[in-house]
Amino acid sequence: MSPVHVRAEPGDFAENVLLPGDPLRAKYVAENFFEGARQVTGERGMLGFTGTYKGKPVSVQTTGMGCPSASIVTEELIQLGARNLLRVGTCGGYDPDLRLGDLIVATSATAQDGTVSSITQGVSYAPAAHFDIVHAAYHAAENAGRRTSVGPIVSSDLFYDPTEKPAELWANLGVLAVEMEAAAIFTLAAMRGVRAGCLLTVSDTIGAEVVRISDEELRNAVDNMMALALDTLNALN
Ligand SMILES: O=P(O)(O)O[C@H]1O[C@H](CO)[C@@H](O)[C@H]1O
Ligand SMILES: O=c1cc[nH]c(=O)[nH]1
Repeated sequence: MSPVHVRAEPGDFAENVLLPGDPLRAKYVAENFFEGARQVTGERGMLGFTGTYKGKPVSVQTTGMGCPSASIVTEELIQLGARNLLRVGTCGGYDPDLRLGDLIVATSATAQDGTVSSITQGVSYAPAAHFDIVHAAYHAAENAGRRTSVGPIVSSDLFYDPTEKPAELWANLGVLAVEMEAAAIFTLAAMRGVRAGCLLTVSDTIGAEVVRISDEELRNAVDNMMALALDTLNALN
């Protein structure tokens, strides 16, 4: 039976799935990186596509913004047969060494959100990326010569964070950057026995002030990240 939100049937999705937040980025990836792409779902505008990349089946599915939306999509993709989930998104850089357009391979995602604490019923928990994906992503980035940082991120419920100096707090704790979905994806993947990871492009640097990347620079950096993400999935056993 088709799940409630990701309206599709078993077999419509490949085992390897890219997870951007943005539906138009999902469409862009399918149109520009996949061979033989077909749309497999579109409920609520949460577009999903399946095709092949260098001969291997692959899908891309929108998660929407925030852990509540990402958790629904993750659960339903796993019901539909997804086994390797790689989030591909943008983030705000907290680490002062990060530059706009840099790539991050997340190793863990602090759950500064309501979804993961609801799942764990308030028990402390450290959502982590699967080592196989971290390993494959790091090597894909290294081979491509891309400026890359590997380390912890934080998944927040907030894009507009009213906290005074959030960068100071998180950078002091060794956290590289903030985004909004990885903690829920990592947690559900671990619970369901599948692999998850996360690649991020730094779209904002957050320090004394917030600096945003230009649209063109972002497009180029995200294109490069998508190729690395697809090579990462193809390298998995
Ligand atoms: O670029 P995407 O994948 O949408 O990810 C980031 O961008 C959105 C906020 O602008 C949030 O979804 C955040 O996680
Ligand atoms: O979640 C996000 C994504 C991009 N930039 C941010 O500051 N936060």
